[in-house]
Amino acid sequence: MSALILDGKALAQQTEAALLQRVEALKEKSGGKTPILATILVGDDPASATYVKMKGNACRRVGMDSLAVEMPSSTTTDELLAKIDELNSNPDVHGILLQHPVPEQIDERACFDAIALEKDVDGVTCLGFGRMAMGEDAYGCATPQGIMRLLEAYDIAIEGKHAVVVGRSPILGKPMAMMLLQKNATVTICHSRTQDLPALIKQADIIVGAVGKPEFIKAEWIKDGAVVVDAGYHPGGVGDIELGPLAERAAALTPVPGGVGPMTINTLIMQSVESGEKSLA
Ligand SMILES: Nc1nc2c(c(=O)[nH]1)N[C@@H](CN(C=O)c1ccc(C(=O)N[C@@H](CCC(=O)O)C(=O)O)cc1)CN2
Repeated sequence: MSALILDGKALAQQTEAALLQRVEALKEKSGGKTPILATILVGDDPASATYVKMKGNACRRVGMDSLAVEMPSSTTTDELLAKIDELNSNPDVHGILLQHPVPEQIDERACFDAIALEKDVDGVTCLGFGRMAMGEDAYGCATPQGIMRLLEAYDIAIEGKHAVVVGRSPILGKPMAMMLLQKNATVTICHSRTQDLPALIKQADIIVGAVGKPEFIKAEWIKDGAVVVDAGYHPGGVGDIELGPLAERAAALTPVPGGVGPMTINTLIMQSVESGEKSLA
């Protein structure tokens, strides 16, 4: 068996073509106005700078504008909260992205939660998470929402399946588990204190690697015919899962690169367009 490749890069490119048309239509309706995503980068982490740049580029590809806010490594929580407040009050800004991680002196949770719900297009607030988990309207957290969109585009069955999520971070593992639960999967969340991880992973019909450690999840722990989703990206182009041997054994898998990563950015942009549509149309 050869695994179906869940091609996030291709899906993101297709979606961008449709988003470009939506932004054009919006401009016509609103007298030339375009959705604007404000991106906030605090500090000088090179990987974060690259991701923020990729997000700005994706905005331009769909005809949107971005407002790049850069703040020094010495920024305090109060300074960042003041900036978020300013962007919340700016009617020209439709979405706010605070790039994670922020420098350690900053209370990241307080800053995420300061983002107005209607501008939380990255889906990082507790309020948005709670609403999503209850099945209410909210923008989904970008990476897990991107994964759900990818699974849906490839008609991957979720209902009744046993999904094992390895990782419980606020912007990946936890919302991923809730989204799968919303689609009626039976969900197991594993983490650093989980006992006998290989045995739990062996039970997975759908396995999501969201642990942040290169190839931490071994191919031999995964059963034949599983759907394998790798949300990791590490230097050398590897993810959280040892994907190589699974190309012949999995039912489907997300490649690294070109799987989950492009869907993260695409989801942020799609939700920014939606937010623009809500306030400009
Ligand atoms: N506020 C947020 N911070 C962070 C998020 C997030 O969703 N919101 N996610 C990650 C990093 N990230 C986006 O910010 C991200 C990581 C990787 C990719 C990606 O497309 N990777 C490519 C390969 C890299 C490349 O081509 O250079 C791939 O997988 O194909 C996109 C977004 C942490 N912070």
